[in-house]
Amino acid sequence: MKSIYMTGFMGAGKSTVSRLLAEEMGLAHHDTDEEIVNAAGKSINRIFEEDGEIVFRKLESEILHVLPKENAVIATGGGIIVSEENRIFMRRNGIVIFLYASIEEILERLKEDTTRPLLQGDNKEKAASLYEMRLPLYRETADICAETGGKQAEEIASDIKHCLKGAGLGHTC
Ligand SMILES: Nc1ncnc2c1ncn2[C@@H]1O[C@H](COP(=O)(O)OP(=O)(O)O)[C@@H](O)[C@H]1O
Ligand SMILES: O=C(O)C1=C[C@@H](OP(=O)(O)O)[C@@H](O)[C@H](O)C1
Ligand SMILES: [Mg+2]
Repeated sequence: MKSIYMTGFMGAGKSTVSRLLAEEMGLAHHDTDEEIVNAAGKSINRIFEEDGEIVFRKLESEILHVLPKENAVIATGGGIIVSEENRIFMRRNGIVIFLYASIEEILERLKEDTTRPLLQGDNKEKAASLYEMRLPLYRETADICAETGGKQAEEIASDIKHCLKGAGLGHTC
């Protein structure tokens, strides 16, 4: 089958749910952030600090293009959809699943997190404006939208699997 690209804002649960979904469906699992860290030999924080976001985005797009287009569940980073080329690539080559969580839920999940350079500094307005800017892009790129609020990652993975099996594409949220 075509690969599954999991999209959504930071903290939506892409890395967690994609791993569970891959296990449940017997597919390979990849995470663009992990691949970037391995390729660069340093953390995402350090890439942003030492090389800048533009270099990070270039690595992210390159990695997206070389990951398997079949039989894999791929967790993307929350900013991958900012590039139109990446949006077109994912729509053309795979099934795109948007994991939705409200901004309140995201800020709660990530309040102790120090690994996401774009959310450091307790600036809730900045996070909310990035979220609002990206939301239409997640929606327009998605084949399936999965609501994550009030659900455990296992339940979300299982809902997605059933949705895919029933070919119930086209949910909105
Ligand atoms: N459905 C969920 N409900 C509550 N917390 C979650 C859920 N899914 C993931 N988390 C938690 O939110 C944080 C971010 O999850 P992660 O999978 O890294 O998200 P992403 O890859 O989308 O940034 C982690 O601490 C994770 O344990
Ligand atoms: O939204 C973004 O721009 C980013 C999201 C992060 O991944 P997660 O969405 O897995 O947190 C990571 O790629 C980087 O910190 C930038
Ligand atoms: Mg992630």
